[in-house]
Amino acid sequence: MRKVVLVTGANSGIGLALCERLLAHDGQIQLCLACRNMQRAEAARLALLASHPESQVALLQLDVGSVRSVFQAAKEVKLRYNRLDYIYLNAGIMPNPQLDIKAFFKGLFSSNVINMFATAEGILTQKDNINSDGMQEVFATNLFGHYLLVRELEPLLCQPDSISQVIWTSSSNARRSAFSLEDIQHQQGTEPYSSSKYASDLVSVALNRRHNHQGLYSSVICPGLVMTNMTYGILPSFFWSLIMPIMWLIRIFTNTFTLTPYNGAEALFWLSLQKPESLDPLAKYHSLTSGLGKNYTQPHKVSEETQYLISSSLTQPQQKRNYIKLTPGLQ
Ligand SMILES: NC(=O)C1=CN([C@@H]2O[C@H](COP(=O)(O)OP(=O)(O)OC[C@H]3O[C@@H](n4cnc5c(N)ncnc54)[C@H](OP(=O)(O)O)[C@@H]3O)[C@@H](O)[C@H]2O)C=CC1
Ligand SMILES: CC(C)CCC[C@@H](C)[C@H]1CC[C@H]2C3=CC[C@H]4[C@H](C)C(=O)CC[C@]4(C)[C@H]3CC[C@]12C
Repeated sequence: MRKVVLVTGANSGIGLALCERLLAHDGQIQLCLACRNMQRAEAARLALLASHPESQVALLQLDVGSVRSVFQAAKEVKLRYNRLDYIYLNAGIMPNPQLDIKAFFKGLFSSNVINMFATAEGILTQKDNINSDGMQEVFATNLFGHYLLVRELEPLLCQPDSISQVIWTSSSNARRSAFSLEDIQHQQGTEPYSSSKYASDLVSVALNRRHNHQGLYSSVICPGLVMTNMTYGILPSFFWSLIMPIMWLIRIFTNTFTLTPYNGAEALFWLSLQKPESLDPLAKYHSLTSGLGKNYTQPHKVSEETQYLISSSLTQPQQKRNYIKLTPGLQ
């Protein structure tokens, strides 16, 4: 049977590289590129068909940052397919990133330098926007739209006698300290990206608790530092090209500088080959690239503090209400 795979944010960067890798491995899959811009989506489809002319690549209009668009797209998916084997929740944004140069140089000469390069802890903030649904844009795009999509597609993902995988592109920038259950949209802070990725890690665990018995398994990955439109928004592309030799050097020490979208997609691709029952629901799977350019995937257990938060809070009714109290239109 042809597996059905849906990828959000599939028209560029890590999402597009993942599609390329999935088709190279199995040309029989039914691939659905879920993108907000249909011109960019069509360009991606043509590029994929150029290297895999026999493959089945469909397009789906989806703006994950819009509640209406998510409902419409989910309706369309339910009309087109009667099963969904993999759903990659990969679309993501980091608007108006600000690099704290002073903190960066301070970190460079501290014992925390490797961690700083791997996670950007303490050196990166963003300025968020309000979207047309009246929600914080980063939360709505990186987390909430994807969560709604999974909820809407439950009938396809939880088919009797079949297994499905939900795979989130999270980040090692996800940090407990950036996230608050009292402010899940991160209206108050300056690290909405970190907060949204941490929230996706939590939601993934919650999805496993709720749906494993129905054959739905959720995992999170970190692609490492990858040169894409997102990172070109932090520093211009010519600057990244200029410092590329330094980046290769740093890769010897961290392995998290995967740098190319192909390498960054490693953990996403690797997960598609695993038996989901054998995966650790409390792990984040990292794409890593060694100094010699070898790709591999490594699980990192979530922190004890996170495990505590999951077991003490996520299942309590008060927190459940917080998820519903998002926006007046959704109550
Ligand atoms: N690059 C990196 O170093 C890292 C990236 N990540 C994560 O990887 C994922 C992919 O990002 P990456 O490939 O780097 O960057 P890109 O900017 O290349 O890709 C992001 C993709 O998401 C899409 N997207 C953004 N907003 C929406 C929306 N509202 N609805 C639908 N699609 C949308 C973009 O579409 P469009 O072309 O229309 O903008 C694009 O296809 C993100 O979740 C990011 O957080 C995680 C860790 C590190
Ligand atoms: C000499 C150079 C290496 C200087 C570059 C400094 C910074 C611009 C970058 C250093 C660490 C980078 C990041 C780390 C983690 C990424 C994370 C996993 C993610 O999800 C998005 C991108 C990162 C935050 C990335 C961004 C650039 C750095 C801060």
